[in-house]
Amino acid sequence: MKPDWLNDPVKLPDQTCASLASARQGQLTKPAGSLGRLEELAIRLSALQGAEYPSIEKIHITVFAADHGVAAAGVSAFPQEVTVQMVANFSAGGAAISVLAKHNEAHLEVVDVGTLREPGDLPGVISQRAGAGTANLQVEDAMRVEQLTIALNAGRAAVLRAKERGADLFIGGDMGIGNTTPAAALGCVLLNADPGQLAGPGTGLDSEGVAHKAKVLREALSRYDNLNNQPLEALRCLGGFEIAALVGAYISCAQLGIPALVDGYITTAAALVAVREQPEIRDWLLFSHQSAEPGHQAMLKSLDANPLLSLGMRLGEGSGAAVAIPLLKAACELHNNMATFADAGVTES
Ligand SMILES: Cc1cc2ncn([C@H]3O[C@H](COP(=O)(O)O)[C@@H](O)[C@H]3O)c2cc1C
Ligand SMILES: O=C(O)c1cccnc1
Repeated sequence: MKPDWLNDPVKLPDQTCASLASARQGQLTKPAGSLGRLEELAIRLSALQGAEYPSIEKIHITVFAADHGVAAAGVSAFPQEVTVQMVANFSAGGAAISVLAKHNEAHLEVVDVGTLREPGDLPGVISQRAGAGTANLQVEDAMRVEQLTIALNAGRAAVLRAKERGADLFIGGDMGIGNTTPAAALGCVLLNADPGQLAGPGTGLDSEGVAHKAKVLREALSRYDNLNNQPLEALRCLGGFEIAALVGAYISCAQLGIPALVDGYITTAAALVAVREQPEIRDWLLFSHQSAEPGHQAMLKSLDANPLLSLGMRLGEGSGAAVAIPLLKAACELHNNMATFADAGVTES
């Protein structure tokens, strides 16, 4: 049932590089610890990249797009056709992530993992489709085993392309109207949480809409027992194709040795599934921002994640992660280019 590569070993962060980087931080011309989390970031990137001098130069962003049967249950403020329209917008360069990728000189690709799109090529869109949208998880399993496999493989393929391009950072994004509902469903199962805790407004539901979404989630969850310790089965029953692709991507990043910068609510749900499936991958995940979606906090807490930013963003697409790129770059630049006390002839404490 599982693709073979899922059981490949996860790469271990390089502790020698981490020690060298930590020692260097202690010698730079600043009071120890004064660059705060930027110091930790540089040391972590050193360990993950296996380099005393880490770099964030080649960034690979993949947005995974898919449709969701549960959109028929009225769980989004937007109509389902927006997914396909946004795929065209990514392609045309007009989406938030298109602008941020260009601004950060990152490579952006879009993978259609199963939208309702008519066949036909769009420039820059890769098709690796598991179907024309998932089934409606309110009333049946979201996907079949074969579809889960295709979607996980789509995530792996993206990371293999990133590796081939020599990427030093991977960012996964999501696009799929209705996808805060499967993300919440996975959170509820894996955190043993009530839908009332994890259902939120998504694209802009009012309080009545959020209550309806929680009801849809309760109905879905009532069909299953014991999914809590079966993360991939939970993903099959309650997930989405783009979420499954993100799970495959995060696990692959850890196996192939590329740090992954996680975005918001939907990507964190995927990270949660991935970490429950293979706990050792946690080291490879950096968390960029705290989404305005209220349930995000509970998922972050369970992953022991303390994201870098909190800007009230709630877009997805990888946009929050892209906004955090300059912080990672700053951490590396400072680490690599500041003078040491000895170099600059500055007296140490
Ligand atoms: C124009 C537009 C662009 C987006 N880009 C990302 N999302 C985000 O919003 C959707 C999830 O929210 P919900 O579950 O409420 O539908 C996903 O497509 C997600 O990627 C967008 C949503 C819209 C409307
Ligand atoms: O934080 C996110 O990823 C998010 C929140 C709401 C809607 N779409 C995405």
